[in-house]
Amino acid sequence: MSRESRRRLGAGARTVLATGLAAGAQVSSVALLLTSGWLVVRAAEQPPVLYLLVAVTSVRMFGVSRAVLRYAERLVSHDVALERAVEARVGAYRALDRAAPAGLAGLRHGEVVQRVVQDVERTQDRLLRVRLPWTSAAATTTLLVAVTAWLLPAAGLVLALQALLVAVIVRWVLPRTRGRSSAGLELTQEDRLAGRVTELTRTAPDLLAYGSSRERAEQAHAVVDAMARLDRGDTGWQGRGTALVLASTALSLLAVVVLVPGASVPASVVGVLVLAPLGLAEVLESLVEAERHRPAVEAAQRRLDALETIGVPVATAGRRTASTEALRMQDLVVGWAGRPAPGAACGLTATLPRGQVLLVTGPSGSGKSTLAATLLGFLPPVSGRVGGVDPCRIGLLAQDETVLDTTVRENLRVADPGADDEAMLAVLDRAGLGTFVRSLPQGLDTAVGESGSRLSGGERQRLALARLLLADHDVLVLDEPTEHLDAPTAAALLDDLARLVPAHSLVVVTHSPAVVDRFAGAHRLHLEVPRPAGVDHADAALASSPPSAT
Ligand SMILES: Nc1ncnc2c1ncn2[C@@H]1O[C@H](COP(=O)(O)OP(=O)(O)OP(=O)(O)O)[C@@H](O)[C@H]1O
Repeated sequence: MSRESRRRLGAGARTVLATGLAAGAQVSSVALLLTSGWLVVRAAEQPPVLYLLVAVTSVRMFGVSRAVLRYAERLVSHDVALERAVEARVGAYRALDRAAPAGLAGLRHGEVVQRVVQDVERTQDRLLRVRLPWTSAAATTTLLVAVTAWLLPAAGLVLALQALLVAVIVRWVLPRTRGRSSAGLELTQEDRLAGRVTELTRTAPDLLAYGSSRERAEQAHAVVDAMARLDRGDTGWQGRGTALVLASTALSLLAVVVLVPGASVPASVVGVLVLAPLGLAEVLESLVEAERHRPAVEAAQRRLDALETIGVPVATAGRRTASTEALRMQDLVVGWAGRPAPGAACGLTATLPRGQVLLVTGPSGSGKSTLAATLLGFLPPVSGRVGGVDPCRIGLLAQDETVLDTTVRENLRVADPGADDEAMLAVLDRAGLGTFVRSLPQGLDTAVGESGSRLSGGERQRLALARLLLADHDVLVLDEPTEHLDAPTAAALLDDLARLVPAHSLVVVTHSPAVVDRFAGAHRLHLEVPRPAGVDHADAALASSPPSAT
């Protein structure tokens, strides 16, 4: 369907059109069966051929229209369903984007992937596999019952009762027998499997090295087995639904056969009346199939809706008062889920003047990264205040920056989609990577591999720094920027970082003595963790000369 015709016809109108086409295709199918029945019986009576011409033409017409209408319905309904899936996927991305990173702490990677891929795909089925079968079945059944009642009112009544009974049982009674073997559990198992597979892929080298890959793979197999059991349960449920349709059809057929002798209807009409329950069976089968999909579709929709309700971590991330101070912390307590990090429980007070450096030190686990997340607006403060530039003017260079599996250029474009080559090479120069990238045969178009695997640790970190510089932030939070780098590479990177001042204000989070030495003249904030007497700690040297947090 062209974009123009889509625009002219809204989604609502296209849904109505798809419903009409689906009903038309189903009616054609049933009409083909009945007309053929009439034709066969009437032809056996050997009337003049002219009497049969209308029926012969109708059979041809219904045969062709069934296929044409089905094809048209597929085009229109899939067009609407795919359009809705795009909206749902964008909605899911937006919800995840709003909540990330702190709001997603409760979701595992695999679960997030499931939401965006699997759940969104399932929502397409709501129209295609649940609503359309029900609406077209309602239209076809009404027509079939009306025609049968016109030929023999009692037979029409029998078909109406059969349709009503099956619809009620399939929709409201049988689902109760599915119990817990249904969609909620199925989706949970899918989440689990996605989580296990993600974990296996990420940790495969370590698992192989420690010889525990088999045990982990067996855990994934156990989830697959659980899913197979659920599948078998669903197949059993569908079997009961089909059995119900077949049994009710047999009873209807019997009732019609009993009713026909008492009514004075021609033999050709008897053929139609006997075939009517079989036509209805085909329609009712589609309802069983629709109900098989309904729980998964509804559960997926609920999970997508739930994404909308994930709390935005910092609802008031909004404006902070700009002044000569890039950042100001006043009795700031940071932590996760309202629980203060050990080094920040007593409240942090510090100021970072514009164009200067604040060095944040403290032992492992004291809360340095938590403080960084709070300054960036990812986490709300437990108490106290943060002032200074808006969180959106603060950028982060983490210990293990994410480098995307694409080219150098595309990695940089994440920060500024409109940046030209000149701007990119300029930030690469500032990050100390310009000469290296220029020396590559494909320059900016060089692929960096999955997670930057074709780059060294130092090059990866510099690429991430270049990306950060391209985003043009006022304040840069550098969280252990030289972690995982050898001493010469770390020293070179530190020199480049020091040159970012005074154009940028820096918050350098570290427990590395080399970094502390490099920024010796900086403002200092130490996250002190009270420790039991006699416990020695690697950070004691830092703690012994408490810095001045102004
Ligand atoms: N996503 C999270 N959810 C809940 N608690 C967390 C989370 N991340 C960290 N914490 C907890 O917050 C506390 C502070 O951790 P944080 O990572 O900020 O310490 P750190 O000083 O940066 O340590 P390191 O130097 O080892 O990186 C720890 O007790 C940690 O368990």
